[in-house]
Amino acid sequence: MSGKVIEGKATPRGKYPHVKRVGDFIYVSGTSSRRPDNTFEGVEVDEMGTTNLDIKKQTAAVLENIDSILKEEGASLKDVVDVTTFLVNMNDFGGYNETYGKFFEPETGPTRTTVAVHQLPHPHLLIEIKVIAYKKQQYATH
Ligand SMILES: N/C(=C\C=C\C(=O)O)C(=O)O
Repeated sequence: MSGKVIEGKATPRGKYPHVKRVGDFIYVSGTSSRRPDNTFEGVEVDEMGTTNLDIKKQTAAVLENIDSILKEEGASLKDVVDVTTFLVNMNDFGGYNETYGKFFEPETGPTRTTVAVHQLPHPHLLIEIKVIAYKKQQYATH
């Protein structure tokens, strides 16, 4: 079993890897729209402190972040078999669901569970997603 902390991605906020491969299964830790510089996609704060949080932008950024993490294991969103989504507010379900539908189709896409949680690890976060993917491990041949 190998866990990877990937250089150039938003640094994990604790002692866990971005991704862990167990045979042909790939587990991705809960991922947000956080960028490598610790700013967030889908967050705007003006000079008065007025904050605009955009669930569609955050959802797209989370899924793109997950895709780029999976690439480290030779996989992509196409290989995801199960999704767990954490929303801070179920009123965001519609926007989340609409954006999600641009990435996955019911026949070919993963199973999914969506729940609301009290908080995520930053007050600007509306969504965090964790996934499990299945992609046969490639072995080097000599
Ligand atoms: N996965 C966790 C946090 C992720 C935060 C982020 O990507 O911004 C965790 O603490 O378990």
